[in-house]
Amino acid sequence: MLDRDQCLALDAEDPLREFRHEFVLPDGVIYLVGNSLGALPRRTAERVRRTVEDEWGRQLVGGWNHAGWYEQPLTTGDRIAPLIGAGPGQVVVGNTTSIAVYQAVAAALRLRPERRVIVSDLRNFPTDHYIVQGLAGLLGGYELRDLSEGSFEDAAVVLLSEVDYRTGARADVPAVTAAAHAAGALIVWDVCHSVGAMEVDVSAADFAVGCTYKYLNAGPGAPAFLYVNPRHHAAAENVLSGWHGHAEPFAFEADYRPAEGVRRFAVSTPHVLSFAALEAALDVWERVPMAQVRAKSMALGELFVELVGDRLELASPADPAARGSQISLRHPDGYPVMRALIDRGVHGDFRAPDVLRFGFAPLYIGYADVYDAATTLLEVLDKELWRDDKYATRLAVT
Ligand SMILES: Cc1ncc(COP(=O)(O)O)c(C=O)c1O
Ligand SMILES: Nc1c(O)cccc1C(=O)C[C@H](N)C(=O)O
Repeated sequence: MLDRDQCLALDAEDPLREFRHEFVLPDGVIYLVGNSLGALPRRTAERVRRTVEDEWGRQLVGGWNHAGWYEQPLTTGDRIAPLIGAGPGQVVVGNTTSIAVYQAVAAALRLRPERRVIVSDLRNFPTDHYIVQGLAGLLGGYELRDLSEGSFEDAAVVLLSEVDYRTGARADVPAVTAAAHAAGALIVWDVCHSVGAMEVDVSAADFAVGCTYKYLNAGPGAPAFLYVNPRHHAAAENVLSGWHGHAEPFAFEADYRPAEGVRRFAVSTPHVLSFAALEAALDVWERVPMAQVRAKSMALGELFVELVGDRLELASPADPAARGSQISLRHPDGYPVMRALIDRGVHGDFRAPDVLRFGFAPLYIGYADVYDAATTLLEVLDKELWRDDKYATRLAVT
């Protein structure tokens, strides 16, 4: 087992160590929630200021043309594409992941009109499943089948996450994609918990969706992305047929006519100020070797698991290759345990009913941070520091 000095030595030789300076984090905080809301990149404030003051302030409405706002859903999509194994002209940015799920699943259903089964995963982040329930209710006549039933037979579409938000378990994307296709289904991957944490490749999938505010560090409310495989560009329909997906939005025609390519999946006015923060984050990602991110992420996770030992039940897979970039542990009083930990500067989060989540974002988390986090957790448990009434009250957002 490594001691703290050995962890500091690993930090000193870490090939990603310089990236820590790209982020602003409060002193005394070990931030292990980058799997929910990534940390603030150091250059984001200046980038957002530029968009507000120089673009909006000076160019006013001209910003749509001259500052590139109108094209941003596609130009930013091209910057995200390499992070998910996609090519140029295959990713559109905007809206939220929930909305992108709606668009992708609805488009897939229209591409498989003869089929009436939607396979989803009840363990998936609930919004994905809620969206499918709403869509199936609207359309009528669809069977929702849970992944646990183990069958893709007759499925029109399969909607899954690459990394499970609660346990961090990682799906075998190539194998599951091939199985869905062998059954004649289309597949939509949600890569919210894998993009920016590892090399992602959705190029064999039909659609993929993801958010940019977790490992990609684009900030609260940052726009989501939607990948559409080029083999579907001509036939796939965007049921949210807003004007920005129209072939000629500024012709102001009476009827909807879809644009060519992935642009047809744009919906409406892009959130320009949020795009500015996303662009600043992508400026960092363009310099990041993702293989090193994955290697460090697995090493950090392993270190944490070793340090915590068998003190708590591991909810994540034991094999580091079968996990994303988080470690989940179970404790029946997980909520007050996490509150006590946060009070001591170690920020993780809690997922009902009993899961403590710790996300390891390798660009700004080091080995000594992991050592300190695990040591603090053991102290909170050993001294039962969580048994304090002030940790019992539930906050609105856990
Ligand atoms: C796997 C997954 N999908 C979807 C979402 C929801 O995204 P949004 O609220 O941005 O639509 C989240 C997180 O909030 C998530 O973890
Ligand atoms: N999107 C969030 C939000 O709007 C509020 C609070 C948390 C979030 C999150 O992203 C949580 C995250 N998807 C999770 O895995 O739990």
